[in-house]
Order: sequence, then C-alpha cells, then structure tokens
Amino acid sequence: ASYPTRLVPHPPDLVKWVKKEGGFVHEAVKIAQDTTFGLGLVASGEIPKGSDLIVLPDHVPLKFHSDRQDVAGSVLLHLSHQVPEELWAMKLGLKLLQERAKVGSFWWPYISNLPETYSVPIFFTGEDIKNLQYAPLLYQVNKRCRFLLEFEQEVKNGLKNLKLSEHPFGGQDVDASSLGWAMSAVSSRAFRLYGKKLPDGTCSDIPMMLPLIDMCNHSFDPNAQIVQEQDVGSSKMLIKVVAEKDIKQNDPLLLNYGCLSNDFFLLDYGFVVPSNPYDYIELKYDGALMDAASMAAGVSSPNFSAPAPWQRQVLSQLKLDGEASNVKVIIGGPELVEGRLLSALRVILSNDMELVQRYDLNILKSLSAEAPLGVANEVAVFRTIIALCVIALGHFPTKIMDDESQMKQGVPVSTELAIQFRIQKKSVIIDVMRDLTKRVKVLSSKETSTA
Ligand SMILES: C[S@@+](CC[C@H](N)C(=O)[O-])C[C@H]1O[C@@H](n2cnc3c(N)ncnc32)[C@H](O)[C@@H]1O
Repeated sequence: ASYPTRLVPHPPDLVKWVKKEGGFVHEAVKIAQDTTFGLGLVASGEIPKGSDLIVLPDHVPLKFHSDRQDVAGSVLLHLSHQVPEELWAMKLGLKLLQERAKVGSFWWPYISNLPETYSVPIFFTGEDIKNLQYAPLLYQVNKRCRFLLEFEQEVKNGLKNLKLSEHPFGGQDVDASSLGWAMSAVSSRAFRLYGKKLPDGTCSDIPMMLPLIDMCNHSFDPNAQIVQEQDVGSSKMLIKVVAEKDIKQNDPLLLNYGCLSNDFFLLDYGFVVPSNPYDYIELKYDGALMDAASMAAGVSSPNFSAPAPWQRQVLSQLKLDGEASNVKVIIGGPELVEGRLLSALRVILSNDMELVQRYDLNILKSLSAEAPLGVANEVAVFRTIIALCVIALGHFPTKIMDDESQMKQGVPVSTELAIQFRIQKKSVIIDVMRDLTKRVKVLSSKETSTA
C-alpha cells in the first residue's frame, strides 16, 4: 500500500467544498485512507443501486481554458499548442500548474488535496526503466521523458522577459519535474467527457479534472459510473457519479477507468492490474521471425520470407505487407491472437489457394472459426504462435521465478512496479501458450478420431 502525501499537510475538506459550490455528495460517501490504493471513496452505510453519489455543477471541473485577451492567457495558449495531441494531459497540466501557482485560485481546495508525487515511470530511475524489460513501454517512457526535457526549454524560452503580471505561473520557475508532476496529476485523474455541443449536433470530447469524483479508485467490476446530464432549466451540464449496484457499508466506490492494457495503467496512472484481461504483448510481423517460429513448431520449409503472390495479396489486405503496412501485431487481450496475425499464419501455412479464396477474410481472422483451412493447418498455426510466445519469453532477461524472489527481498516502490509489470507481461504470454496448447490437443484428438 502506498499513501502519497498531499500537496499540503492538512488540505481543506473536499466534500465540504463541493457542497459549498452547489454540488451534492451522498451522506454515506466518505474519503478514506484505508484502501490499498492510496485515498479512496468508501460507503459509510448502505446505498441502493441508482442513487446519485456525487453531483458536480458545471463550474467545478477543471478544464483547459485560457483567456487570449490577457498576455498570460495567450502565453499559456501558445505553449499548449506545442504539446502533441497524444500528450493531451500536458495541455491540461499547464492549466493545473497555472492554478497551482495562482494565489487564491478557485480550485485551491481541490489542488491542495492532490498527491505530491506519482508512481508513473517518467519518475523511475534509469535502472527501473530497464527493469520493465519490455521494449514498447521503454520506448513510450523514453519518449515522454524526452518530451518533458524539450518542453522545459520551450517553456523557459516562452517565459523569458515576461513581467510578473504577464507570467502565467505567477513568476514561478517551471521545469521538467514540475511539468511531469502536472502531466501525471492529469493523466492519472482526468476523465475525457463530452464538452460543448458542436454546431453539427455532436459533442466534442474534452479532458477535465473532476474534484472528489477523482478520489474513486479503479476496478473492471465497478459499482459506480459517471454520467452527464443537462441541468434542469439551464444549458449547463451536470457531472454525476451514480451507484451501478447496491453498495454495502464499507464498500469502496469504484469506477472503471477504461479497458486498458497495463502499459497505459502504468504510464498514465502508475499502477499495474494483476491478471488484467486487456493486457497484451506486441510483436512485429516479420518474415524471418515467422519462419523461425514455424520451423521451431515443426513446419518444414515455411515460406513467410517468400510468400506466393496470392499470399502476398492477402498480407497486403491485412496491412502486413506493402506501403501502408502496420506490422505491429498483438498477442493476449480479449482476442488472444490478433486477427491479422492469425489469418496471416493460416494463409501462409496453407498451400491451397482455392480453399483460402473461398473464405471471407473476417472468418480467417477469427479464432472461433474452427480450423477453416483444415485441422493440420490449424495445428501448425497454433504451434507457430506457441513458438512465437517462447521466442518472446526468451527476450525477457529474467524468469518469473527470479522476479518473484527479487520482490520478496524488499525493493523500492518503483522497482516493485517495474517487476510487477514484467511478471504480468510474461504471464500474458504463458496464458496464451496454455490456451493454444489446449486447442492443439483438442484438434489433434479430432484428427486422430477422424483418421
Ligand atoms: C483517480 S486517482 C484515485 C484516488 C487516489 N487513490 C488518491 O489517493 O488520490 C487514481 C490513482 O489511484 C490509484 N489507484 C486507483 N485504482 C487503483 C487500482 N485498482 N490499483 C492500484 N492503484 C489504484 C493510483 O495511484 C492511481 O493513479
């Protein structure tokens, strides 16, 4: 359990503040320390399904808004334009930093209740980043770290020579570490909700920080959910948390943050979900790798490196070959084997062009389509994927057993998170291997019983 300290030692009472601002908080909703996930919301009594738990009026959420009329506003807007879209949390983070620095900010009761530190990997030591042992995440972490260092320079340049009255951060120094704090505060707590109605009737999707609501921890089996409603008699939106189930006394109030892989849980929220059904590993669809795997699986002279023209055609339909190709494929998650990889293997391991062309590609992509190109083909496909899994496991420098004994020795929080993360990635691979081994057994018994 970790209990990050808050920005100030004794922050104001958030529940009282939300009520004072015209919001509603169910009398049985309390902030509690006793969860394993830091602070959380807990029911102090029974709450029936359908009850409103928290209602926030429109002016309480913190959104990116910048007044271009004043200099400070336009400086902030200019800086925000330099943040790439995928790092939207940094954009709202600029607003958060501005409010954090402002004396008498409307949001101070909220901001002072935010954690002082975050366990996201941008704050890991170089050693712990390596401890993740998984290249796609290392890449993302390094990208974010690089961005923060470059953005620090942009911000410093943008703030140079400004008068105090024009300074968006009240004259305070802003560096990579404070930018990282703000980005993590937002990525771990903001929700993307409907913004204003656009002229075409659709709604824009805007990130916002929701005071008090963001004290709810995550579960894939939540008992509460966020809903947006039009306020009666006005055009303003209310944001509510509603009980999705009957809630018992002492139950934590839990929201589903999204069906995300552990890469995103760790990068954005600083935690890892054990046995996460949405976790997966990324592989590259590469002819040489596929040949190696299928040979290890007992296929004699596979032709992944030199597919026949009709097979290449299918590969390019699957965007695994040709100009606009995307060779990143995934194993694990709800699909178990990405449809593009499964169908590519089925097609390349078949030499029956006519049979392949009889099928819709969507059927060939589906694991529930039973051995569409024959049992022998399906067995070769599954064995090849199992061999791919063995190769992928071999890329991790340690085994799960080593990881577990390292954890038992007692390690710092960030090392523990890195080890948990890589244990989960390896478990995803092992689970896929187990599942496919079972399928191979079933298929082989079918083959022998029909033989
Ligand atoms: C929206 S905040 C929830 C309130 C937070 N616990 C606090 O102390 O302010 C999200 C953070 O809570 C923690 N958290 C939420 N759900 C979690 C879970 N299922 N497992 C581990 N940590 C969790 C993580 O630190 C995450 O970044």
